[in-house]
Parts: sequence; structure tokens; C-alpha cells
Amino acid sequence: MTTFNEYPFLAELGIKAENNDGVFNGKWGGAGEIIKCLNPTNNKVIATVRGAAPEEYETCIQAMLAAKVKWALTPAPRRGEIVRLIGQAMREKIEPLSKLISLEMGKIYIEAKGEVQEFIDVCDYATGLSRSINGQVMPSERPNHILMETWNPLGLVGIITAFNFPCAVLGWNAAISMICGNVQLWKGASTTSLITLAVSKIIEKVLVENDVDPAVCCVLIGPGRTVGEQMIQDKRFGLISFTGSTEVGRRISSTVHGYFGKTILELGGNNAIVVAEDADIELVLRAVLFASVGTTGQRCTTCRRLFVHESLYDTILERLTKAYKTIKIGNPLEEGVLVGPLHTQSAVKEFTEGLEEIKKQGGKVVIGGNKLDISGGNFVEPTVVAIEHDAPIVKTELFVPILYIMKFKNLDDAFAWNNEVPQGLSSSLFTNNQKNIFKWLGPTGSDCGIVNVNVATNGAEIGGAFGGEKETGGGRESGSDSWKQYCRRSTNTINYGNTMPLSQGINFN
Ligand SMILES: NC(=O)c1ccc[n+]([C@@H]2O[C@H](COP(=O)([O-])OP(=O)(O)OC[C@H]3O[C@@H](n4cnc5c(N)ncnc54)[C@H](O)[C@@H]3O)[C@@H](O)[C@H]2O)c1
Repeated sequence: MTTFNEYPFLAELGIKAENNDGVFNGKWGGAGEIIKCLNPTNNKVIATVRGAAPEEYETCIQAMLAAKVKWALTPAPRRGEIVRLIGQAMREKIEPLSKLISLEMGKIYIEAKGEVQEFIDVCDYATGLSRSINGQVMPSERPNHILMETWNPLGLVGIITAFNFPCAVLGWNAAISMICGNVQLWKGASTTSLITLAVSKIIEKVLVENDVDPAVCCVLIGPGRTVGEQMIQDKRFGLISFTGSTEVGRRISSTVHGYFGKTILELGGNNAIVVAEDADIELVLRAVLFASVGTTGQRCTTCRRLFVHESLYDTILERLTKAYKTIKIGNPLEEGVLVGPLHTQSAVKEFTEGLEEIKKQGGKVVIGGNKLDISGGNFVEPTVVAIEHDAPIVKTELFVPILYIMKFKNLDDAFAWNNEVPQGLSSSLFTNNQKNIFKWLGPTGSDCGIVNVNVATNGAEIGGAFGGEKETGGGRESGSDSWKQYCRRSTNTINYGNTMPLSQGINFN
């Protein structure tokens, strides 16, 4: 028995109560394991999906290979128009899709809607970009020669995504990859299979209605250990774009780089906010609350470490504690709720075991710290812990709403603490002092991929390149020049003269 009938919006997205097909190779199928899609608010089954059987993998690859050339030869602005129509189709389904994201992933409705909006925004961005992806022309040292570069598609792109952004991360990748002329295979997290299905159906409809081979966007639903492994070991992919944990990212890096394949790796974060002596406290409090409890602490950019100047520490701790007390925890589809459940029961275990370890390492719970018994779901209290900056646990990413708060005297120490962890995704400094700002942005400042001032660590806009350094993987997605990663660059020298001068003045006669 599923709880499907309680959610009328599922039918609007083309989802059935049982045995939804979990493979799309231009046609829908699925002959593998049955996946039960759970609602983290009560751990009841919403619907079931039949995942991919191992042999169905090759049917996707063959369909993609068959679709590849025509798509690569379609003019980029036409590809951009298709992406625009996908964005439009997502706009039309924003309400049911956002409800599904809340239901299956567990984030609150307004954040889910923001996630779909992000997908739409990146489609609009990619549409514009489809008329401006360009190479350079450089001056040649030889007479009657032109030196330039061209950017061509990579062919097959594999996109493996995490549970926490089950819709937007596909958009970041697929919209840009499509305008670059690639065909894609998407494997979402199996715990968010219904979202993968719903988004794929929206894309399929646009492709079919516009006479594009729907195998341009194929889908395989199934676990990482089967489907994911098949993808990362397949040299036919020009790129594997992976979003997920550093642990799995390490496996992907060693496998794909082992055959000199290309990757985009968007891995774990351990993000800090540094509050300088002259910071605007009102801004700090608003930013810290959103950054530490938003998405129940399950954003890669969640603020996990808060370094506060000693002169502000007591005030900030007191006001933050007050604010934490007012947070409404509950069903993410209910208005007014700010914190939904954790995504899985194993995340609840990570929370409780994490807190035990924190206490062993000298951490003191200031507020929160408990598992909550609400409707049989995966609820926990957002938690603040006072601890030393260099406790080993502070250097790991616990993917739950636990915020570490630490006091500093000297801003240089706080900058060093920001950089002392293995991860390097996002960081923010709160200050009104321009010397602090430029130091933070400069060579001895934050070593992260995202370095902010007076805004939270999370909530990035799509126009910038998103990603991080060190164990966050080094990849960049979405805006700026991230599109280049979805292309093969060639440098071209063209001789339009009648002689053969050699570079570096070499005379070879
Ligand atoms: N840097 C970023 O942009 C970013 C964004 C979102 C999430 N994340 C990170 O993702 C993590 C949370 O997500 P998660 O728990 O879904 O991560 P995860 O690593 O457990 O899973 C991510 C994806 O990898 C697949 N996978 C697992 N094993 C695989 C294998 N051997 N081969 C191929 N694929 C495999 C999973 O099925 C899933 O689709 C956190 O660490 C978070 O910081 C990073």
C-alpha cells in the first residue's frame, strides 16, 4: 500500500502509485529492483519505481550514441531555444514539482520552489549563452596565419546528482551541457527517484514536441553501486559530472581519472562565517539562521562553523539561541514551518552519533541536540554547539543541522581557522571594514571557491561559477565560464598564404 492518493499533485506530474518506469532511453522501461520512495515526514511509501536492470544501461548508451551527431550538428541557438522551452515547461509545473520536492526530499515548500526556480533561471541563462559561447582569435607570429580556438561538444555526458538538490543540479548541468551540444544520461539519488522521474517527463515532452530525439536526455534510476558504477567505468563518456559526498567523489576521481576521463566534482563543504568586531549584528543573525538551519542543514553550503569576535560572542550567542527557540519544525508542506525532517533515518543516526562524538571531543550543546518524535518522521532539533576550532570532528562534514560556534581575538586567526579544514566550498566574512574585505578576498584570505562578504554562505545565484577547492573537488558549474567544461577545446592555426613559415623562426630547409 502506498500513500499516493493523499497527494493529487503526483498524477499531474505523470507519476503512478506503483511500478513507475525508472529507465528512459527515448522510451520508458525498467526491469530492475523495485525502489520504495519514502516520505521523510512519516517514513511511509509514497509510490514505487522499477529501477534499471544492468542490461538496460547499454540501451541508454546506444540510444545516446544514435542521437549524438544530429544534436551536435543542430545550431547552438536552436539548442538554446529547446532549453528555453524546457525552462518554460518547468515554469508551468512549478507548483506540483515544488510540492513533490518537499514531499520526497523534505525541504520546506518555499525552498523547494526556489530550487525549481533555479532550474528555470539556468535554462534562461543557457538560452542566452547559446548565442555567445565563443573562442578567441589570437595574433599569430607568422605572416598570413590565424591562430584561434574552437569549442566542440564532448558527446556523451554523465550527470550523477545528490539527494539534497534533486532538481536544480540537473538543471545546472543539463541546460549548459545541452546548449554545448552534448547528449546526457542522468542518474539522480535513488531516494529522490520520483523527482528524477517528474523532471525527466517534463524534459521528454518538450523534446518530443519539438522533433528532437528524446534520447538527448536519458535517465537511469538505481543505486550508485550498480548504475553509478556502470557510468563511471564507461570510457565512452566525455565527462562525468558528479555532485555528492567527498567519499564517493574520491572513488569517482580515481576511476575516471584512471583512464584520463574528464570530471566535474562538486563535493562536500564545511563552510564558515567569520564575524569581525565591526560587523552588523542584525545582518549576521539573519544570515546565520538561514545558512545553518535552511534545508535542515543539508545544503553543501550550509554554515557549519561560526567564528565570532570575542567582543560580540555573548550577544550573538544569546540572540541566536533565542532565534533557534522560535523555529517551527514540522511537515515541510505546511505553511510557517521553517525546518522539515532530515532526508533519511541514517541521517538521524549521523546526527545522534555525531553529537555523542562532539561531546567526547569537548563540545557543549548550547541549544537543541535532540531527536524529535513527530509523525514517525526523521525530525531533529537544529543544534548549536560550543567547541574548539581544531577539534577533529569540526574538520569533517556532518550533513545535519549542527552549528559549531567559536570565539576569536584576532581576525587573522579566524581567517586561518576558516582555511584549516580539508574542504573548500563556501565562506563569508561580516565586516564593514574595507581593509578586512580585501584581505579576505585576496591571496591570504579565504581559500574557498565561494568567498562572500556580508551575505550567507548559501543561496548562490546561478550567474556565477559554483564550486569549491580542495576536497570539495575543484569543479565549477552553472554561470561564468563553466560552460567550457562541457566542451572540447581545439587550438587552430590556419595558413592563408602561399609559403610555409615555421614558428620560433625555425628554418627547416
Ligand atoms: N559541492 C556541491 O555542489 C554539492 C551540492 C550538493 C551536495 N553536495 C554534497 O553531497 C553530499 C550529500 O549528498 P548524498 O548523500 O546524496 O551524496 P552521495 O555521495 O552519497 O551520493 C551522491 C550520488 O552518487 C551516487 N553514487 C554513490 N556511489 C556511487 C558510485 N560508486 N559510483 C557512482 N555514483 C555513486 C548516489 O547514488 C547519488 O546519486 C554532501 O556531502 C554534500 O555536501 C555537494
